Amino acid sequence: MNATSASSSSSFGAEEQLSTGKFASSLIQRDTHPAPIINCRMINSGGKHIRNASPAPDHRSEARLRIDPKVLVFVETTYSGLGRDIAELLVYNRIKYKIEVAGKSLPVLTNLDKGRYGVIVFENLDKYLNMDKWNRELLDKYCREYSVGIVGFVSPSEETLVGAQLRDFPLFVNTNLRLRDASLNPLSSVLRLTRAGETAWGALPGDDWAVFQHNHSTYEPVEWAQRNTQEYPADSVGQVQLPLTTVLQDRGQLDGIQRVLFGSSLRFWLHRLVFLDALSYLSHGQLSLNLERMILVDIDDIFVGEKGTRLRPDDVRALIATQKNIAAMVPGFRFNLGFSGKYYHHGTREENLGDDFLLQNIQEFNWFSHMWKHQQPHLYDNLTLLMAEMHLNYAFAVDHNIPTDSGYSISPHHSGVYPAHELLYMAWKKVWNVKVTSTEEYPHLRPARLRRGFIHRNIMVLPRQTCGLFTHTMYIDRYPGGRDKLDESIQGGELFQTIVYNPINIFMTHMSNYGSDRLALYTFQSVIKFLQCWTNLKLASAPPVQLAEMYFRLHPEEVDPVWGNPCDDVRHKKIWSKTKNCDSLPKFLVIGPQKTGTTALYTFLSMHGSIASNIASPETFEEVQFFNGNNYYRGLDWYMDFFPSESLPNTSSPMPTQLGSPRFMFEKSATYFDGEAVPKRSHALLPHAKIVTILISPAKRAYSWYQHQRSHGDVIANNYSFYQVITASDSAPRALKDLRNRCLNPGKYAQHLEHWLAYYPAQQLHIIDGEQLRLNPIDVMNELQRFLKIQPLLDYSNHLRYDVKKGFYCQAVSEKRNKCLGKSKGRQYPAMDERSAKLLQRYYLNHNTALVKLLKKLGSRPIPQWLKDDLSTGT
Ligand SMILES: Nc1ncnc2c1ncn2[C@@H]1O[C@H](COP(=O)(O)OS(=O)(=O)O)[C@@H](OP(=O)(O)O)[C@H]1O
Repeated sequence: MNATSASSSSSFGAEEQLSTGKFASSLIQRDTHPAPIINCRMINSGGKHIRNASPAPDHRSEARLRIDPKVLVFVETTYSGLGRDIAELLVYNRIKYKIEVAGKSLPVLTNLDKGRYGVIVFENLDKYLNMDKWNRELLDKYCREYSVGIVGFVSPSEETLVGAQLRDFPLFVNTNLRLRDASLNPLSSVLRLTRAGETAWGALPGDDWAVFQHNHSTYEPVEWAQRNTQEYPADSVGQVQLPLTTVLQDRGQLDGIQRVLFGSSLRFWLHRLVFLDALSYLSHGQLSLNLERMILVDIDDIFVGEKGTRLRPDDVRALIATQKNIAAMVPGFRFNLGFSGKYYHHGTREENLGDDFLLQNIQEFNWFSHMWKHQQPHLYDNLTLLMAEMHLNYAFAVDHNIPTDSGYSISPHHSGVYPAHELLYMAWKKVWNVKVTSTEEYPHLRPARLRRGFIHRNIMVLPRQTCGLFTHTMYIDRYPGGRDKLDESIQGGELFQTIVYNPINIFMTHMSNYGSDRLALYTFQSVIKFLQCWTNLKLASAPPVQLAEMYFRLHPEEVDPVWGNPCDDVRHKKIWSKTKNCDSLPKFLVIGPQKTGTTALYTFLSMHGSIASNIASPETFEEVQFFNGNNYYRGLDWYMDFFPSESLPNTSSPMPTQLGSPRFMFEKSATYFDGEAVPKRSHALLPHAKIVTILISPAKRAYSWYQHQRSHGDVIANNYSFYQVITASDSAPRALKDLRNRCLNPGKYAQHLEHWLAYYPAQQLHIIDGEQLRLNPIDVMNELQRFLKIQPLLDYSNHLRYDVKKGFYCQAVSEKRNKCLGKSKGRQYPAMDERSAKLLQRYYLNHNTALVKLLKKLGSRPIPQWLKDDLSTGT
């Protein structure tokens, strides 16, 4: 659909036409085509934008609200159709939501005295109208008491309704209509982000629209449209010449509940905006999006490009003129030029003049470094060489007076940014003092709505947006899908929505998009005008460092990166060093908790010729402790260095090891079990890994940790009795509270296991009974090998032997000699005092009961004897 198809002529002066894309100005001269640049009614012939003097309405309410700003969405059955569109829109705008299948019983609506949802959305309005009496009353009561509004979409159905009344409401619908020319009610108080005053000319998508008729003052139209065909049943409606209401507001005068009803889905671009406004309005401003939008347009590959594809002086002039036009609408706007100096003067004679003309106008633009020869940094495994290449571009910049202090850089093909190639980050800092970069690859190229930012080694990585123009899109005739496709993206489609949903937009374009048909000039000028026509967004621009600081102020939750598995994404693999591969990543993790026998398990596993653990860390001994704590910020390369891809001979293995044979890598870090961020992080990197945990009586575990701390000379453990530690109050000194927590918290097994199970399927989780590991490690190891599907099986009965002196099983190194774990494992200490034992039995009662439930739910796992004992004495 073409929103400007009704405009027959451009209202821009000749000067403005010149500054637009070449194809655009040539089309303006031809009468057969519509004006290519968006032509708002609000724009007068001087190109100035006449805007309403009044600011966009503020939906915030004075009323004391008791709601969580979260949306409850009722979908038909699954995540398909409109339900999926709604979910996508909410994700895009980082709005919290919960999806429920309509027809099932209502979720819990309140928590203590607080409403859990700020807006209720029905994918199918019928489901709301026909809800069973009990649920409907409950929901309506909730909406009234907590001042929560409802959004409903009339769902298409085969039956065509004509003047059918909506159950219990003085409201009538006609369905299955074809409509055209949508416009908005300027008086509607729902509209905030969306701006009334324009008409979306042409046919509206779909032939299943519903329109509303009403005869009560509670109702106010938000959007209207016109009928589109002669077949419209004029008699039955009677008012066919009048605009038909396609989105309707119910102000709640009848039953105290505010609603916004849509006569069609979100397929129509304008409805996506109105839907966001409805959420804002109905949540009393709690779900309001900020109206500020920052736009930066990067032009990569300056000086790069074959002869015939590069900029000529005229193109540079157009670039400067358009920049001026855009800056009038987007304060602070300047194109951001990324250069590769090596290719300066590599064009035709005229194109070389274009290069010179760019450099004569250096001060017109912002500049940032690309790579000297447009190389991909991930191909470099040597920091010195990589820096040398960067220095060449730096020297070029200095020689030609190009500013070098933007603090921003872009890597060709986003190579090395994500997955992070540490050498790139190091070289960037050293040569260019880079503070910001951007990529479209984190976490993946698509879907674009999930692109996020992160900070690594103090370099802020922002999400980068695509605008539909690629290196080779130079001519409108060859635009994939044709010109209509590009216009669709601009006029309410993907590009337009990208800006609507992203407060900070960095767009990627290439030099080639500014030569030939100058498609980028056309695209950006058009979309910015379209935004001005249809939204109240306040557009502005700023240099990258400022944008990045703004971004992480807005999204502090994104500061921490989440390292994904590069092998799960073909594009990531292409921009990942050839020297790295996922085969050397661990196949299973022993996650602890501490003091349950993890060292014994680690040692027994290491005896297996096909199993290898990470190389030892000088800081944390055998444990890498990557997924918790600060090591995670050292990045994936740091982690992978612990798992060299060439297998090393396993010296502790009694089995013959073939050099170079594939090894089953694992990592044991006993603090992973209860680390808050660990399941999410490890799942992002190792989604297929198996997870092995060991459980012993949590009381025994707590006491063992206390003893561990005592023998490590911990002052608190030595100055306070175990009982004093576990009963320390929240007002106790911090160190005492920390010890108390380390003793008690890991033992809340069910809670931690549930957390792991939120990320990993139960089939990937193996729970070892720690008492069995101590008393009968041979069976435990055999079972574990089967779970891990390790070949060949090692018969541990030949390699483990009970050592009377140690009182534990040890490795049988010869007929007479055993190799046991050191003194720190299997310590001698007095038994736990009775008072503490009783207290801990009570303390863990609920946790242990939950554990029994969980183990039963997981099935096929016998309830350990210690758990039964703990429960029987704890009651
Ligand atoms: N075969 C064998 N040899 C020695 N010790 C064994 C063995 N099997 C289980 N255990 C029990 O392991 C307890 C130490 O657990 P961890 O290795 O997980 O401790 S740590 O978190 O790594 O510090 C340790 O706890 P303490 O007895 O309190 O020292 C042992 O009870």
